[in-house]
Amino acid sequence: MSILNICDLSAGYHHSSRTSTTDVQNVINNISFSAEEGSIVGILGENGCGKTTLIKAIANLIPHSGCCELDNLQLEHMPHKKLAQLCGYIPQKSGISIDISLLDVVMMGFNPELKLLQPPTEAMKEKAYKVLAMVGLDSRINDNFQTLSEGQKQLALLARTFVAKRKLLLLDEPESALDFRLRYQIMNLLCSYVERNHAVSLVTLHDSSLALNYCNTLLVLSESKLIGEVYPDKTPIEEMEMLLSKVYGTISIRELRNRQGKRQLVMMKEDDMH
Ligand SMILES: Nc1ncnc2c1ncn2[C@@H]1O[C@H](COP(=O)(O)OP(=O)(O)OP(=O)(O)O)[C@@H](O)[C@H]1O
Repeated sequence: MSILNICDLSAGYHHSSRTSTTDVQNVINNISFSAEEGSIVGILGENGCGKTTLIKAIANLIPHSGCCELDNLQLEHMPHKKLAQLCGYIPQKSGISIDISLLDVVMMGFNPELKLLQPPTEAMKEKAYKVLAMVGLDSRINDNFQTLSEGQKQLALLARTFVAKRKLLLLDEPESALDFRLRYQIMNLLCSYVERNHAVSLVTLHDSSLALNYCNTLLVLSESKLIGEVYPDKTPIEEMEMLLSKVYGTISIRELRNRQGKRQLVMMKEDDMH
């Protein structure tokens, strides 16, 4: 069942004045797609093609036209708190510059559920401990967030997103600072999150292995437009190669099996034809 419907979405940034929407310069144009409950949708594309902009527009953070519908609710007209209860968002950079404990960062994930000054419940704290253990940071729980490495900060933000039940997770390069093992670990956590919560995740990725082996759908963006969709389980390899070569130059994709016999798609760079 389709839970997320994006229709004719164009979005951009204020050009010169911050007071009107008439001078918005669009950097993504007429993007439409839908996503099923329990699925992970990857967004691929060259640097600057508009992946972050697409995520920010759906999160209602920047001016846009078109419609974003989640579970039959229009996200555009939703009060901020209600939107935060439905959508979790991890930006590329944490934006947290104050001294705050790791536990408190993760507890922020419950803010949309709490009234002003209402303290979190014991059950919420227990959930935070559990999720921090899942990302391997339970021994750092009282440490200052600022003293964590970039990868550990990224894990903390993921933990903040995973503590609460959101129908839509918008993740902007959540793997960029993570090592090889952790990249796979967080994608596995994401898969079980969307399945368990009947949610959907939209995730921008530069790691082709994660994209091809974990995402149900890949949106391929180029020069501000959606140029095609790939379904790694269904789309013929030649079709995937043709589409992704438009973004990355000539690439090839091989289908291999790991030692457990699990299918893995591997993308390789080929010499570009001139
Ligand atoms: N705050 C902003 N104000 C004006 N233009 C912006 C702003 N943020 C991004 N842009 C422009 O929008 C275009 C798309 O940027 P965006 O960050 O969405 O790309 P991206 O695909 O996420 O890139 P990357 O892979 O490098 O993260 C770029 O040309 C960029 O210069």
